[in-house]
Amino acid sequence: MNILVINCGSSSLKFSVIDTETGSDLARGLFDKLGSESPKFKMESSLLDAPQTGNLPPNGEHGAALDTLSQFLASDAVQVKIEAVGHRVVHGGERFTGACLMDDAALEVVRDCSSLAPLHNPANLLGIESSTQHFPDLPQVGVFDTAFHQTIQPEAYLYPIPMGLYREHGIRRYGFHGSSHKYVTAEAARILGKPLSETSIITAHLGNGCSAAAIENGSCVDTTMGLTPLEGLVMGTRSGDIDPGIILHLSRSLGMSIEEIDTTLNKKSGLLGLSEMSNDMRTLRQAAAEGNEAAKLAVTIFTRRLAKSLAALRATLGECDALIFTGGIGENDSNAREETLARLAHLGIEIDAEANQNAGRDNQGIISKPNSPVKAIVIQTNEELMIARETEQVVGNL
Ligand SMILES: Nc1ncnc2c1ncn2[C@@H]1O[C@H](COP(=O)(O)OP(=O)(O)O)[C@@H](O)[C@H]1O
Ligand SMILES: CC(=O)OP(=O)(O)O
Ligand SMILES: [Mg+2]
Repeated sequence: MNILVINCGSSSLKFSVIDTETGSDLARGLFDKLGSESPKFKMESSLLDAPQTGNLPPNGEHGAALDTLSQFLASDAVQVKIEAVGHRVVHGGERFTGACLMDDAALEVVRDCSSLAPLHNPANLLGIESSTQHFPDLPQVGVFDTAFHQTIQPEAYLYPIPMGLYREHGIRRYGFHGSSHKYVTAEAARILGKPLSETSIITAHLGNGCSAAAIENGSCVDTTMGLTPLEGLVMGTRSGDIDPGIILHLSRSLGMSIEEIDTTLNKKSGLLGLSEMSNDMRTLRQAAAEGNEAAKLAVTIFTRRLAKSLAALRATLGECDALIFTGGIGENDSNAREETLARLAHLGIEIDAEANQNAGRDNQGIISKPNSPVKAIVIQTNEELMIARETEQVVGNL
């Protein structure tokens, strides 16, 4: 089946056209800087020699991006019939344990969850609404970041705060990046040569947003993100774990508004806040190599906190077969992997320094020594393929 996968971010739209039979990408692209003076796009397909690039009209948003995308899909560049659209939806609350058709009731739930994922859900909704207008005859399916984490038990998802806040307001830990954690878990089982139901691992998804998860016998038992994608690891612009007292202090003593605190913790913190330079790991590595102390410290805090969280997740598992690195940083930054693993020898992971450096070539492979009791593996994530497969399943059951 040919599925169009759409991942709408607050100012971007990523898409792929995937043939689920072969798992291959027939086309893919990115619309960037949506809503700005000069939104840009780049679209490629297996039938084109070079990518198509260009600008949308000034202030063009997701609707304008979908105009351009639907023309592209109807052109000679893509000669397949799209049969369904799969959307990444970040927050699905407790309602969704799997993918589903985005009917009015499902859209209502996603709208209700918007305040819990303010960087993501409103954009996801825009994408679904525009896509429904552009492709009214195609099934629109939502695949939730939270769904894979719905196997997490109360002992892991409850916060130690008054129970009424969970009962009456659903305040609990949900977890995100589920499509990525799920995809690399299945790949890890394949690489380890074990049935999924006997595979226990820790997965570290390190992209712009970062989260790690503990997987026991193929099911997620714990993760670092919480009610919102702000909890847990240090990220590009998000703080991850901080003393909640800081929020009270910022409000009471520094007089910051809730909006200012939100922007500070979601958009001005993490690697960007610490380095006062960039949220991009590549830029920080370059600066650190040139002797920039703030960049060095930002990266050290990133890997030190990462190792601490991975060790904590290990405590939630009985057996552990492997630690998986994925996402832009996990796949490409061999130094981040080495610095993190240097702190985790006590978990039984012995890094193979050469294999770790070489994994950069194709971003895949085992990077621990052959006799290492617990393996470390780099796996390229493919959230789009996971979304396409789940969309196909939903459409097959209609
Ligand atoms: N070769 C590299 N070395 C270090 N970091 C890298 C490299 N390539 C990409 N990254 C980092 O990966 C992060 C983006 O991850 P990615 O998974 O692409 O993001 P997103 O969450 O937006 O999908 C950025 O911090 C980027 O600097
Ligand atoms: C949930 C989340 O953090 O997603 P992203 O990494 O795409 O920002
Ligand atoms: Mg990502």
